[in-house]
Amino acid sequence: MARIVRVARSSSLFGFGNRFYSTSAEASHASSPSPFLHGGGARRDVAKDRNVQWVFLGCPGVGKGTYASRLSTLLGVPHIATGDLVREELASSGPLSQKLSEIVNQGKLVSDEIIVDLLSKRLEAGEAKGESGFILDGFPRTMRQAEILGDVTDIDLVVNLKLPEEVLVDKCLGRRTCSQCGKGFNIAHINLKGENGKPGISMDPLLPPPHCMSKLITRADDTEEVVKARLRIYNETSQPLEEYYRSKGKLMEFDLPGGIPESWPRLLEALRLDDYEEKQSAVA
Ligand SMILES: Nc1ncnc2c1ncn2[C@@H]1O[C@H](COP(=O)(O)OP(=O)(O)O)[C@@H](O)[C@H]1O
Repeated sequence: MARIVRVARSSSLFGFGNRFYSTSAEASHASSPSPFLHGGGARRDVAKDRNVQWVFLGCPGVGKGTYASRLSTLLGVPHIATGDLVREELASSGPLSQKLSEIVNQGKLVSDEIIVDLLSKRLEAGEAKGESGFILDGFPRTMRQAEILGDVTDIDLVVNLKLPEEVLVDKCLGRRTCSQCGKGFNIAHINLKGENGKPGISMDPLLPPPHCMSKLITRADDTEEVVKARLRIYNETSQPLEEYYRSKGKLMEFDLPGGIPESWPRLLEALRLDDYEEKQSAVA
C-alpha cells in the first residue's frame, strides 16, 4: 500500500546520552495548524500532505495499542509503544533487563531517563530507515516526559481513549499474545450494564485463529494485583497529562462505545478519517 502521509518535515527526536535533540522543532511549531475545538475537545482534520505526530493516552487495558496500531497501518506512520520497547529490552537479557523486570513486574514506571533513552534509540533507528511521523502509545506518561517531548517536537494531536474503570481490569486480565506471530487477542467477555444515566458497554472477545491458540502467552504484569497498581499509578501520575494537553487545545477525548466493530468506525469519524479508509480500501 502506498504511503499516504508525505514527509513534510523530519519528525525525529535524536537521542544523545540522556538528552533529546531535534533538527526540526522550531520548523514544526511554525508549520502546525492547531486542531480546532469541537464539543470541548480537539478534533482533527488530517491533512493528507503532512506528517502525523500523535500521542495516545489512556489507562492500561483501554486499547491504546489496538487503535494506535490500526491507525499506524492506515496512515503509514510507525506505531511506537514504549511498553513494547521495555519488553524488548527485558527479553534481550541486556544489562538493564534485571532492573527493568523488577520495576515492570510491580506495575511501577520505569525512570524517565531510561524510557527517554529507549525511545530516542527507537526513533533514531526509524530515522535511519526513512521513517517519518509517529503514533506514540504509552509515552508520555509523566509530566517530565511530556515536557521533554514538547521541548523537541510538536505534537499535533493527543487522543485520550476512555472506558469505564470497571472493565479495565477484566480487559487486562483477558489479554493474550501469540508468541509466534506477535498478534494481540483478548479472551474477556465484557458486559457492563448501564446505570445512573451512563450507557452500558459490551465487548465480544477477540479470539485468536486456531493456529495461534496453543501459542498464547500472558504478560507477566497482567495479574490482578499488578494491573490494579498500574491503574492507581496511571491515575496519580499520568492523568495530569490530560489537563496539560487539554489546556494546549490538543486533547481529543474518545469514549469507546464498545469493542472494535463499534469503536473503530467511530474513532475514524472523530478523526475525520472515515472517508479516507474507504478510499484506501478502494485503491488497495
Ligand atoms: N512512558 C513510560 N514511562 C515509564 N514507564 C513506562 C513507560 N511506558 C512503558 N513503561 C513501563 O512498561 C510497562 C508496560 O507498559 P505498557 O505496555 O504501555 O502497559 P499498559 O498496559 O500499562 O499501558 C509499564 O507498566 C511501565 O513499567
